[in-house]
Amino acid sequence: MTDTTPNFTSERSEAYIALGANLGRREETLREALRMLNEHSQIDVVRASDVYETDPVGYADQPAFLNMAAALRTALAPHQLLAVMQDVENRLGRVRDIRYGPRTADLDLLWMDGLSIESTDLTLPHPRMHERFFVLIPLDDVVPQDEPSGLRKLVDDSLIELGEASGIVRFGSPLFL
Ligand SMILES: Nc1ncnc2c1ncn2[C@@H]1O[C@H](COP(=O)(O)OP(=O)(O)OP(=O)(O)O)[C@@H](O)[C@H]1O
Ligand SMILES: Nc1nc2c(c(=O)[nH]1)N=C(CO)CN2
Repeated sequence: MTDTTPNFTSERSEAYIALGANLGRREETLREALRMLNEHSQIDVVRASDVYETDPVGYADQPAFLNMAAALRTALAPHQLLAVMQDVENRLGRVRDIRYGPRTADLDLLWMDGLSIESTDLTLPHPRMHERFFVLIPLDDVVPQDEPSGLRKLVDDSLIELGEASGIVRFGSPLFL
């Protein structure tokens, strides 16, 4: 498959993803998702955040989530990476029904080398990442101070903008690496 994104180069990229689970064996699901991604010949999971337990946002009548973030190195183009992530969600039993509702596994692509993409099935940077503690706090664990494409500044500025964190507690150590 060739990627038609105009600003994408085929060198290895650093991609940042968010993972969430609020049904079934939540920790096991997150660990399995990272394992499946890392098993792909063109994806390396290079850093994983702590795991956080978070109150549901958007649709309140559902169990608490476990959320985490990870940094990947990949030679895949953005749409290819998204397709792999959706395949992982499906293999872990994700059924798409209620928007913002319960899910076995939810993988969002947040950021890829600062690329800006707006297509029908992929928006980068992820349009809601800057307003979500359940994304920003795990992401803060895995974005280096010298991250070159602007993500460090986005995380820092968004966390300052949002103020005191609520609805999120540290649940455990990284599940991977
Ligand atoms: N950056 C992105 N990461 C993941 N999916 C994306 C992204 N941009 C657009 N999408 C599209 O969003 C669609 C819906 O995704 P999903 O069901 O995971 O949304 P959601 O988790 O309910 O809400 P949210 O996107 O706010 O987290 C997917 O089919 C995918 O094509
Ligand atoms: N706490 C929390 N709330 C959510 C989450 C999530 O991962 N964590 N995902 C959602 C759909 O993207 C909607 N609400």
